[in-house]
Amino acid sequence: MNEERRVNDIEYSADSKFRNYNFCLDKVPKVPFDDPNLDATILQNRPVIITGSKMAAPASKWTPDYLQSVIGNRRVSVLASRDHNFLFHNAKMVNKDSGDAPLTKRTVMKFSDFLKRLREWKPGDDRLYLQEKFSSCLEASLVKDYDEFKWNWINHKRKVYSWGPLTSNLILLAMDGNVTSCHFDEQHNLFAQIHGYKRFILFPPSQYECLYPYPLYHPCDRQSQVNFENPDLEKFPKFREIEGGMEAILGPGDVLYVPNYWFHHVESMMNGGPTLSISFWFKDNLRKETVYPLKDFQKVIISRNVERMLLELLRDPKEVSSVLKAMTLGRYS
Ligand SMILES: O=C(O)CCC(=O)C(=O)O
Ligand SMILES: [Fe+2]
Repeated sequence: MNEERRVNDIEYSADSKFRNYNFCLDKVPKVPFDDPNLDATILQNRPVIITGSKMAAPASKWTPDYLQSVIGNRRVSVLASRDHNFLFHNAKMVNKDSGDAPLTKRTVMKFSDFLKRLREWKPGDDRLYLQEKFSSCLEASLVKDYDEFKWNWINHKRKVYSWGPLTSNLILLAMDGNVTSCHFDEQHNLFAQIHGYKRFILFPPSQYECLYPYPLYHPCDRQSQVNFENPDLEKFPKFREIEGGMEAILGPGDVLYVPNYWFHHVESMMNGGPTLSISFWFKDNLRKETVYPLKDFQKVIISRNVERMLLELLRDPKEVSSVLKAMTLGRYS
């Protein structure tokens, strides 16, 4: 197929598809933006695909060519991976790690160079994934589109849900077939799909034990250690018991609510051309009254706080396990 056409036209051919994994998934419900049931689902911290909101509609003109004409000379942040898996790796934490070489590297390049590499890409080359905060690609004409997003609707909703203000927007421009490894984020996300198709596989925070996130000090903190394509069940036996998984396939105009602390794995459809998405992150409102029994995500917050405290006090991650065992085994177990 003509690579140039593939990149520009963002077509969806008949053989387009997603990857196969070995677990059962329920469908995330699809709810129109003005449906009265929408708020109840979001207030229960359940994922939902919101249709028809036109929340980020002005970004639909942000095709690769359009972006090239507007931000072609801007330097943007691009992840490069040897294979289709993009495992987020915080370079600032690398010195504290025991030394695994990251498979995903962050680089900075001009947008026009990124696009050139996308168009000239051939099997065997590193795969690329542009991930840049909107604030750093501010360019007058993009800001005009950005200002025309449905901010009244967004702000009204975030007040209904008692979320804090928007903290950031990430622009995600992926090669088809790219996969973002399973992880959780600490904020609520309204994830707007602009071009192409993406599939989310989501698991609730109750599945923390089955997904074995890396330790908190590790550069891959918040990412699951389990490789969905080839899970190591000896090392991660509880992955066999995983349940509560949900699937959402997003097309242009869809917005997915990803609740804070929900695990998500994200795929850009294979052979579908590049995808463009924008995430809108909001902090939870910490002043909300605590209601018992605590929710699963609140227990994840507690365990992360205890883990952080132990790491700070012990100064050696190897000691965490024995201290926790001495504290609980035969006493709380
Ligand atoms: O779209 C992707 O590849 C990852 C998006 C994601 O993890 C997020 O917006 O939180
Ligand atoms: Fe995420």
